[in-house]
Amino acid sequence: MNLVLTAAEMAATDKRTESDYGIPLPSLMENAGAAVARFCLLHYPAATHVTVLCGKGNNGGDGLVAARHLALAGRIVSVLLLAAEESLNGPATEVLRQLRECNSSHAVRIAFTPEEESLLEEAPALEGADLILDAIVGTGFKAPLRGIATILRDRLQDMTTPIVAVDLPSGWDADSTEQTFEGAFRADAVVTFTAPKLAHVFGHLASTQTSSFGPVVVTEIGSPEEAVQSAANLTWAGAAKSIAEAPRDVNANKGKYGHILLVGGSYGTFGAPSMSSLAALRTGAGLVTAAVPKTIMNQVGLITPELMVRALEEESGAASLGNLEPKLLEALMKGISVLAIGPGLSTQGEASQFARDLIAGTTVPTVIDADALNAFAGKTDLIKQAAAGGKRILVLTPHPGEMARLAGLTVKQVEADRISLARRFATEHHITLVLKGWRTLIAHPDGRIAVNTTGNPSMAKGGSGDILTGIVAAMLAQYPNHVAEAVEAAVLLHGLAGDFAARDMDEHTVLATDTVAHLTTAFRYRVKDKQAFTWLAGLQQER
Ligand SMILES: NC(=O)C1=CN([C@@H]2O[C@H](COP(=O)(O)OP(=O)(O)OC[C@H]3O[C@@H](n4cnc5c(N)ncnc54)[C@H](O)[C@@H]3O)[C@@H](O)[C@H]2O)[C@@H](O)CC1
Ligand SMILES: [K+]
Repeated sequence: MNLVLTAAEMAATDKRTESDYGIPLPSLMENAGAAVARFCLLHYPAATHVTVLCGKGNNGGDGLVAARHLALAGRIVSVLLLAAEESLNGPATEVLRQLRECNSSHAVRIAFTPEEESLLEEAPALEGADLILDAIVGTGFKAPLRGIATILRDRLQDMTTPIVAVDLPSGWDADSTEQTFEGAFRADAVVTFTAPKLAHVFGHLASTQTSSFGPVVVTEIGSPEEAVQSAANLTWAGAAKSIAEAPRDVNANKGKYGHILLVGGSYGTFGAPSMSSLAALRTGAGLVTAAVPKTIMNQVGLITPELMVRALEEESGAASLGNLEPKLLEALMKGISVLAIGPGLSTQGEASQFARDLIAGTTVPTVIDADALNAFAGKTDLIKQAAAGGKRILVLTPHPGEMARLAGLTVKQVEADRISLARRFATEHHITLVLKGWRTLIAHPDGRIAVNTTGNPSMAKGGSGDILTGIVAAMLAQYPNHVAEAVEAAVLLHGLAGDFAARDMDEHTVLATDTVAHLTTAFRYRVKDKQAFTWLAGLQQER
């Protein structure tokens, strides 16, 4: 299960873990601190001097446990407690005692720095650190950041020492769906526990290292899966990738992996259907046919010889209603298992009517994108009709502008509450909605909703959406009985491929087709790595 929790739900989960399963808080704290230390040893093996910044709550307690494990592993550890000793809460006091015990045989220095003066005296602990742990405040944070923590935050802002945040970068509101957190600590990686909070999936790390790929890892600390509950039932798209990790049948033939008909293109717009088709082929579809207006057929065919092309009758440079004449329609749809429609289709001439009627006149699973979405602007009752109460699989992939047109809203209204809007639209129309943007949402017809955590600004370019359409269609073609996982995996893979492209190239230079070229790496990347850390962001930062 991949639930995303609020801070209150996390606290309830911890309580349930204690009351229903007999696992007490100190044991969770021990596991949390140990997990943070393991992460540091694994990913920062050369960091000999580690400075741990602790608050007086349980987040600070996690930091003190991590400090003990790091010291036991031979690191030279400095602990700065941003509070007077007597103000520490119960669990933190107990783990401080344990830390002191190990201090006799290992290199641990503990300093109390409740005010600016004492903090300044500890400047060497900050300046000499190879790695800093931020355990000042976690889910107990109430904005804005106050007191001595703000001085420390400003100091660290100007330094380049890597920072690992314990649970949350101090100053992040766990329940926020905002992208950035004004006034929070910088962090290069986050280690959180049991389940990500909303801030982990929607927030963006502020790092002095390369910005986009700072990982958030989720570690198990002993709460049974049944103890983790959430009213909103929001998940993150990571688990879905497992379907794409399974090997293909040894005795498979191309028929097993579907035949996609990609309908789109218009005079002057041959790139969009070409890119969708290429992405569909690269994602593993058995066969792909692009059906495009006659005049651009030869250009589309050039994208790759594996692609089959079919001419559509046209009017004003775009597909015409003539294509729906029964014999032509029958020939067009023969053997097709997935329809993908929209990229480059245009809204010229009869194109919109053609898209609506083609979707209404067929029954195969269909991906609706771009101008085929625009064809339903203000006419979403026709989408609902086509979905036939969910008997027909329809996947819509709008960006916020297309979503706004579809739903008769402004882009601002769409952005205001994406989760509720996506969920409502999907359930009301019995369709799967992929609402693109920063942290693309995948809303399923049964009310479940997932957030994708891969992707980066290099993908904010023409062609990205066309490629996603091809990937979604190909996953549907290969996994027709696992629609929800197929769509979530498609979105995740698309973002991952973009993340790898940006890592190998540069956010400026990546083209949409470079994302296709990085699909291999995306397929091979294991979301659950060998060290039992589950990565939420696509990539670990390369150092
Ligand atoms: N509840 C549980 O069972 C577990 C909790 N764990 C840890 O406990 C944390 C939550 O612990 P708590 O509820 O004690 O809360 P925190 O430790 O997150 O926060 C409380 C501390 O932060 C300070 N603080 C709050 N708002 C502040 C602000 N605006 N500016 C400066 N300082 C501020 C408070 O004075 C207090 O010292 C989690 O983030 C996690 O790290 C883990 O130990 C695992 C188990
Ligand atoms: K923290």
